[in-house]
Amino acid sequence: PKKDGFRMPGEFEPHKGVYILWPERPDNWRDGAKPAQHTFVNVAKAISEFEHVTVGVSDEQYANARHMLPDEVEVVEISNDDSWIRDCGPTFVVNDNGKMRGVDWHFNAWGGLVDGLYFPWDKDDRVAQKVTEIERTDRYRLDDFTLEGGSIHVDGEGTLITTEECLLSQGRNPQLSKEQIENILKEYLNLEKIIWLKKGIYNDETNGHVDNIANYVEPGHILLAWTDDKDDPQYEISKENYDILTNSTDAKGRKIQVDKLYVPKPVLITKEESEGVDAVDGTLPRQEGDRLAASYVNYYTANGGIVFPLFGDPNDEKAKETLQKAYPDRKIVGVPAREILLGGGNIHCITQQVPNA
Ligand SMILES: NCCCCCC(N)=O
Repeated sequence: PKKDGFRMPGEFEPHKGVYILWPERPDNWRDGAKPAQHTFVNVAKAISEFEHVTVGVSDEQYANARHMLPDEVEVVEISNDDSWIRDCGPTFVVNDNGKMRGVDWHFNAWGGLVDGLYFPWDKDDRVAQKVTEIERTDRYRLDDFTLEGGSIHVDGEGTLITTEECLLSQGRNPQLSKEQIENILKEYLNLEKIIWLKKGIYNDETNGHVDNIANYVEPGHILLAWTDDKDDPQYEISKENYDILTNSTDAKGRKIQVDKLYVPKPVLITKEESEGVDAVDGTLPRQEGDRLAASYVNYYTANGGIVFPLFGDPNDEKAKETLQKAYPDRKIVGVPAREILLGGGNIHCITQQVPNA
């Protein structure tokens, strides 16, 4: 934080490694989470080509996770209520002397008792502390400020992008004004400017996390989820954000270059997929025909690589080309990710990087 000289680095800055949590709850992951576990293994393998991967898993699933994951992936026991470490893990901040600390925001399953996705969430809310203990860093704990890491992106130079849809929603910090929320983010992440987008991807169950609609490639350069189909509700959402971004300047006074990352055709839950998910009172149901928040923007930026979701859509190839153009010095790797999307997120949501302080 500002007073201690720590800042949140951009995801494109060097990493020491990354954390992933193992999926298992059958009321969010179909067929006992087996398809999701295979996909998480593929994501872990893809990232481990670029940086060290640590997977946290419950004791019940420890032997299975250890068996399914390649040897180079480290497997440790971290209890959890579900596997979204982007959102319940620590946000690491670094200072100029190579020191690192973890910001441990309060987590409430994306809206708590207002519009949260499951109950309870106490194990998730302890994940950040456990990861900072493993990483042997100090920790800033905020008991009374709810934030998911997937709802923010920074350029590492004083600018943060987020969405009003999420941070101003009633289930996060209804007791705080927009300005009070801004000041907490500026203090803990050492920021000068916050650019507020309006909404996230259409029908995104996280209340429109920014990590599904816009990401920083580097300071002054953003990729935005886009469609040319004016009949798709996504068009108005993306257009509104495009106008905000192209009319903003960042903390350094730069105009922002906004490149378009075209979304796949709408992805709908099939009957078979819906029937594989346990119906549990209090957990968001997965119903046939529901439109999922599919977006290539939900990719992970690793050391020298980009790992992005594939949807079996004609735009998969177009997304790879757009990403390669944006990241000429990184290897672009696609991983079929429909199984993660069926759980409500994607590759960025299941990762949490540890910066190389
Ligand atoms: N069902 C929970 C989905 C969480 C998605 C996470 C993210 N950062 O968007």
